[in-house]
Formats: sequence, structure tokens, C-alpha cells
Amino acid sequence: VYFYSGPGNFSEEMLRGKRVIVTGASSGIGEQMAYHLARMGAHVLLTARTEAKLQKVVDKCLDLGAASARYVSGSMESTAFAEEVVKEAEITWGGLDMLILNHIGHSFFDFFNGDVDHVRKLMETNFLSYVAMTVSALPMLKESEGSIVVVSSISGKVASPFTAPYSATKFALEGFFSSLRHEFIIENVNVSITLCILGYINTENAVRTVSHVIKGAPAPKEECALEIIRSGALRQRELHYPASIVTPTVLLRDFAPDFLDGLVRSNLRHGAA
Ligand SMILES: NC(=O)C1=CN([C@@H]2O[C@H](COP(=O)(O)OP(=O)(O)OC[C@H]3O[C@@H](n4cnc5c(N)ncnc54)[C@H](OP(=O)(O)O)[C@@H]3O)[C@@H](O)[C@H]2O)C=CC1
Ligand SMILES: CC(C)CCC[C@@H](C)[C@H]1CC[C@H]2[C@@H]3C(=O)C=C4C[C@@H](O)CC[C@]4(C)[C@H]3CC[C@]12C
Repeated sequence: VYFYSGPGNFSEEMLRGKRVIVTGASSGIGEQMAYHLARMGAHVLLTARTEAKLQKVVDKCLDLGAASARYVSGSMESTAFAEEVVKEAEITWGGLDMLILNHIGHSFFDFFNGDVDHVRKLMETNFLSYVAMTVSALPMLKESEGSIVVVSSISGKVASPFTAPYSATKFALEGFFSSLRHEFIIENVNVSITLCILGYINTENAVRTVSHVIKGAPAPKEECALEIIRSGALRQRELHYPASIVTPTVLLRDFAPDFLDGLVRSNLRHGAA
């Protein structure tokens, strides 16, 4: 088994010298992806709102061996900023190999309070900016036969209570990017689209938001980040991480939906909100 290495095998060399944009890279899984990519010798362009954090992540990336590392700060609430980030890659690199869409705007873990403006804002940050970045980056990705990596969640496959706006943004991603994947195949566009379905991960924000209500331990963000990069490099259609939780959950969704819904609710402590 050790000596069998088919074309589907991952090697960290695959990322050496590659030009990669990572959004939401100032903390959590995005920050960890930046460190892995740096270690692998990629060029990274990082983005998020908080400049001070981005500067620290960029410094660490340079220490870890990144071919180059820089950042652009701004908010993905505006599609103009999303386009600006891609423009920056075009100016500095003249091309792009991988677009990792990972950022999310702040949302509540609570009963839906009827705030329609919050839903609109979250759709703009978590969904529309992903579309805008993809549109701007597509000419460069076609040229390099590159990859688009979309970070989603179990919440984009199976809804849980207290995540209505967030869940809607993640479901939207699957519809849009799966349709686009068809069109790429029809038009012989060799750009891969990888949808990452993640369970509960131990990032500071997630732990702060749900550790008091969710049963079960979160999976490590470092390993999660590596799995995302690996699945993108291998041009896989979908990543399930951790697979032991995500895959059975997704299978149960269509096979036994009411049973699954009961499981989801019982996984959240009584009086969750
Ligand atoms: N952690 C978990 O349990 C799970 C996470 N996921 C997914 O993984 C991805 C990463 O999550 P995680 O690492 O936990 O998230 P974090 O909250 O740790 O990081 C979010 C990132 O997005 C940035 N960000 C926040 N608001 C904006 C904005 N308006 N414009 C631009 N950037 C913004 C943040 O930086 P700044 O504030 O500086 O802008 C930060 O870099 C997300 O797509 C999430 O849905 C999926 C399932 C579970
Ligand atoms: C069968 C069960 C194991 C399924 C239940 C798992 C549910 C409860 C898990 C799976 C994915 C998780 C959410 C997620 O994707 C990302 C975030 C963003 C973060 O900033 C705040 C927390 C939040 C909303 C998580 C909340 C808890 C969720 C819904």
C-alpha cells in the first residue's frame, strides 16, 4: 500500500510556487491554511478586515517559507472589495492557481429573530462575495487550469436550529457552485470546484459561540486546514471533515430525515439559546 502511489496522491510539492488567495485568513481555519501553504512554498495573498492580525499572519508565513506573502484588508460585505482582492493578485502575480473562499460574516447562534437585514448582509458576505470573486478570478483560473475551493459546513447540507441565516448562505453555495461545475464540464473549462463540508472545528470563534450548547468535542483546525488544501489540490468534488461525523450525517439526510433531525436537536443541549 505504501509503495502504490496513483495519480490521485497528494504531495505537498503540488503547492510549491503556486499562487493562492485565502479569504478569512486572519484567524481560525483560514489562518491555518495560510501557514500550511507557506510551509509548502506557495505564494499567498491573504484577506480579512483586521489589518493588525493579517500583518502577523503574513510575517509568520514568511518565516515558514512562503514564496511570497502579502495581504489586502477590507470587508467582503461589498462585492467591490471582493473584486479588488482578485485585481491585486492580477497586478502582483499576473495569474492565479487557487482561490480559497473561506471567510464568513458574524452571525448569531440563537432563535431567528426576524432580522431580514441581517440575512441580507450575511448573504452578501458569505455568498455573494464568493460569486463575485469567482467571476473576477475566472479568466486567470482558466489560463492556469486552476482550482476554486469553497469552504462550507454541515449547516450547508443539513439544517440545525439557531443557524437559519448562516445555514441559508451555506446552502446557497452548494446550489451555485454545483451548477457552475456542470457548466465548466459542458464548456471544457478545466477549473476544479471543491466544496468542503466541515463539522464542528475548534476555532476560537466557533468554540466561543457553541461550546456551551454542543455535545461532543470539536475537530482540530490545523488538520482541517490541511485536508481542505489537499482536497483542492486533488481537484476533489467534495471534502467531508471530520468524515466520521459528516458522511453519516449527509447519508442520513435523505434516508431518514426525521430521525436525523431528532439527532441534531438532541446533540444540542436543552435551552441551547
Ligand atoms: N469552526 C467551525 O466549527 C466551522 C467552520 N466552518 C466554516 O469554516 C470557515 C472558517 O471558519 P472559522 O475559521 O471558524 O471562522 P473564524 O471566525 O475563525 O474566521 C473568520 C474569518 O473571516 C474574516 N471575516 C469576518 N467578517 C468578515 C467580513 N465582513 N469581510 C471579510 N472577512 C471577514 C475574519 O477576520 P476579520 O474579523 O479580521 O475580518 C476571519 O479571518 C467558514 O466558512 C465557516 O463557515 C464550517 C463548519 C464548522
Ligand atoms: C448530527 C450532528 C453532529 C450535527 C449538528 C452539528 C451542528 C450543531 C454544528 C455543525 C456546524 C456548526 C456551525 C458552523 O458551521 C460554523 C459556525 C460559525 C461560527 O462562527 C459559529 C458557530 C457555527 C454557527 C457552528 C454552530 C454549530 C454547527 C451548526
